[in-house]
Amino acid sequence: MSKPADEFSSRNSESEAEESNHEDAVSDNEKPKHQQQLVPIPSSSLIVDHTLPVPDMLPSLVKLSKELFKEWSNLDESHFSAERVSGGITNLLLKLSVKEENGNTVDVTVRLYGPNTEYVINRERELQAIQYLSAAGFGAKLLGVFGNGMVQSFIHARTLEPLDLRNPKLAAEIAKQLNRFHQVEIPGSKEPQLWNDIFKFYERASTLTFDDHEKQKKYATISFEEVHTELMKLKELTGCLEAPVVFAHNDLLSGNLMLNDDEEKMYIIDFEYGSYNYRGFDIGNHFNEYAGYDCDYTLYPNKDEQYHFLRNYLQPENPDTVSENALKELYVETSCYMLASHLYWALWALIQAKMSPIDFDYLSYFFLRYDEFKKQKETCLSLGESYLSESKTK
Ligand SMILES: Nc1ncnc2c1ncn2[C@@H]1O[C@H](COP(=O)(O)OP(=O)(O)OP(=O)(O)O)[C@@H](O)[C@H]1O
Repeated sequence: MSKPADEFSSRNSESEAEESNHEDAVSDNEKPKHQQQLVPIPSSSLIVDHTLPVPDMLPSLVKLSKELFKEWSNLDESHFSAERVSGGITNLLLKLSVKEENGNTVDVTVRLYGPNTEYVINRERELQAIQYLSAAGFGAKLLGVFGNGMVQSFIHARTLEPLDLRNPKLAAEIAKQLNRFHQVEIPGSKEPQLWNDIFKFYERASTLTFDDHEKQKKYATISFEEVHTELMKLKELTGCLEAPVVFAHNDLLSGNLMLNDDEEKMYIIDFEYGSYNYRGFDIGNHFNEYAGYDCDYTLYPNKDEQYHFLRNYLQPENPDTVSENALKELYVETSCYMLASHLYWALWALIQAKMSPIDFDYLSYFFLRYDEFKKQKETCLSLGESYLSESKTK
């Protein structure tokens, strides 16, 4: 994979930096897709050592900021301060505050990629998408890229909690935003990535060994033959649904939604897993996230809650006019792809169990997701099968 710094040309003028504020990006969204302008992103090959305590990172952060943003190049270190932003488990996210000469303080985030995350995240894909999504007004504005991370605008908003997802007003707004998100066009291949990604995960996840005896024992109880059979069966059934393919977020959990209550503005953030994919996958995956951090799947939205979301997704302006057929079609798609979401994150967790330095019980997470898949599969697969046979007879 080429380094992020190789991907972009340099940009270092003050006027260009001004162009990159969030308001401009939002208004750009009103323009037809082909007229959306991408602003060149400044880049640096600097690497910031993520193992240092935050105060010891400051000198490199200052050097980086001065290299990326010419307007800060004359400020001394006393103008900069950094703190850790809580929440991220994949990357180290910092808030960098810069007191400019005019007395204004500008906040940005500095994201340092977690070690070994390249096994599950395609950074090239992410960087390409982020520019287009950011130009379409989604997420934080991308301000600069460097050897092992990126600088983005700081969003002043609260991060949603799992229980917020089922609040009808917020659910309608998320659905509406997701509809808009799915309309963004990212250049390049439009091939859905779900099965490529899942089988890539499967190849890696099924050939691991753990030094820790207890982990190895637990891992050895997994039948990868069984997992493979399940994957093939689900791939075949979902293939028959001919679900629309869109640019999907693929990880729409509450932590990736921020809300500015005063402005009533919702932000979808963190496009690390974004790719062209089946719309039903993105929605089914989002519904799985109602279960929250404890994976309490009794919290999965009931049919009424799902229909409320789906109506608002299909017709954000006139949710009550959505036809029963369109609703049923998306409901079936979502229910089947929700199963794929369990398999995707189950296999992802096995790779994390081996590769991630983060102290989290990823092996148990595999079982949580795989067990829930097994619990739901009969109901969802027969829903898909009967829908397909009904459609054939019509
Ligand atoms: N641009 C931003 N401005 C302000 N806060 C942010 C911004 N980006 C992320 N955050 C906060 O940091 C949290 C983690 O961010 P993000 O999901 O992007 O990191 P991550 O390392 O990919 O985390 P995870 O692996 O948990 O998804 C978010 O839930 C949000 O609270």
